[in-house]
Amino acid sequence: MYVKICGLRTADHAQTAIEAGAHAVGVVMNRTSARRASDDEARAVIEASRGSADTVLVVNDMPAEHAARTARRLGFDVLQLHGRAYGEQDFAAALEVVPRVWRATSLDLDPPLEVGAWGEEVLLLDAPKPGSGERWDLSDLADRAPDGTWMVAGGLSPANVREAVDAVRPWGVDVSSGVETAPGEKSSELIRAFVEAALRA
Ligand SMILES: O=C(O)c1ccccc1N[C@@H]1O[C@H](COP(=O)(O)O)[C@@H](O)[C@H]1O
Repeated sequence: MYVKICGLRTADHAQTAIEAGAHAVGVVMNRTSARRASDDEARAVIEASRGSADTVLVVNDMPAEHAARTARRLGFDVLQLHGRAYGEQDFAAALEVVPRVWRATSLDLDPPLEVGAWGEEVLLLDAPKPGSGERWDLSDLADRAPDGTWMVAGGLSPANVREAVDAVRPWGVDVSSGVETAPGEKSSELIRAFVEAALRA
């Protein structure tokens, strides 16, 4: 099970996630997030993770090409274009700049459910409100869960990740709110508990 811990802003939390066994760490840089990281915070996470985990820039309100240039400038491994702001042409524009782009979306947008449909390496299916900690009805994926490198997100936590994995058998899981004590306040204890539960699932 591939495990991503998202919304990190410190080297300590990145190291905690990686030592617990996470495969990816995410940094959110869109304007409106409680987890918005500065360039220096992003660099600290990237430096702490280099060679040990995929570093993922997450945006949902930045033009795709600008986001891709930001990912390249700061040294991220992956760009995650998240949500309704991005269409197929945005993915093409981003892929001109960076080689690895993930497509994060939700079923209410009626997205294509084939991994790679817009050139992405990974498809991430999330709740309609990204980063809200809200769950969604995974049974909506009955008979149409994707194949291949796809992840589930949206209201996951140490307590429910196993149930989510059992329900839809994703390739990976992604969490932000479920490893926080308040919006934007990551907990090392919850990060460890989530990674351990996900790896056991
Ligand atoms: O976390 C955010 O603030 C955020 C903002 C904009 C786009 C995506 C964001 N986070 C993504 O949301 C899901 C998980 O959220 P949660 O666990 O329900 O809080 C994950 O894919 C994050 O990358």
